[in-house]
Amino acid sequence: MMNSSFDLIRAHLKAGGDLKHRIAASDDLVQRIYDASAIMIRTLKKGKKILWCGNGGSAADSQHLSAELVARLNITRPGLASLALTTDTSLLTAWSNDVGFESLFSRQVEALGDNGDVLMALSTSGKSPNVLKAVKSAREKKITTIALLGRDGGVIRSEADLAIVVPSENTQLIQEIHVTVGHLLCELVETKLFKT
Ligand SMILES: O=C(CO)[C@@H](O)[C@H](O)[C@H](O)[C@H](O)COP(=O)(O)O
Ligand SMILES: [Zn+2]
Repeated sequence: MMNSSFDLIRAHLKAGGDLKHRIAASDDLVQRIYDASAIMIRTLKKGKKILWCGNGGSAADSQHLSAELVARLNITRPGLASLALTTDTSLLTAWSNDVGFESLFSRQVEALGDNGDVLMALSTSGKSPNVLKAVKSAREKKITTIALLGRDGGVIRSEADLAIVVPSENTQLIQEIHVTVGHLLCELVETKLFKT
């Protein structure tokens, strides 16, 4: 049976599959994913932590991926130090209400981040001002920044230490790949640190 909804379903699934194939075929992107995992492993081995931030769907992705590190993915093992800057509603509402949305994440980077930590910055457009400001604050505190981006990578691309830019213009597909990349990063970290 065929109708326009079925066409939409098939087109989205095919576009997601094609995008994954393109990324798998890109030596540059595969290398960047590997490099991001190596930075995270080095950071955690030193007793430092991973911070995550993003807006909307990327806020949810930040929480989801951070939780994989603190809890577990495939192996029962000690918790890893990771914190999503998207979860404290008292802080998020107070700061946005009293001061402004743009400094919401950077304030937390300043308060909670340490020299040697990593900030994972998620933005499909690469343009969200609060994510950009968090990346800039991180750099000032010598926190390494890994950005998961989309489209042309926006302004965040050149501000981050390592940018993984999903080659798509479709926000939902970019987010879906961010979760795929995030899962890969967590799996690489867990495997390298704990699999004997
Ligand atoms: O989940 C979605 C769209 O799929 C939205 O909530 C989306 O995340 C929001 O519009 C964000 O504000 C977009 O921010 P960004 O990815 O451009 O940084
Ligand atoms: Zn969404």
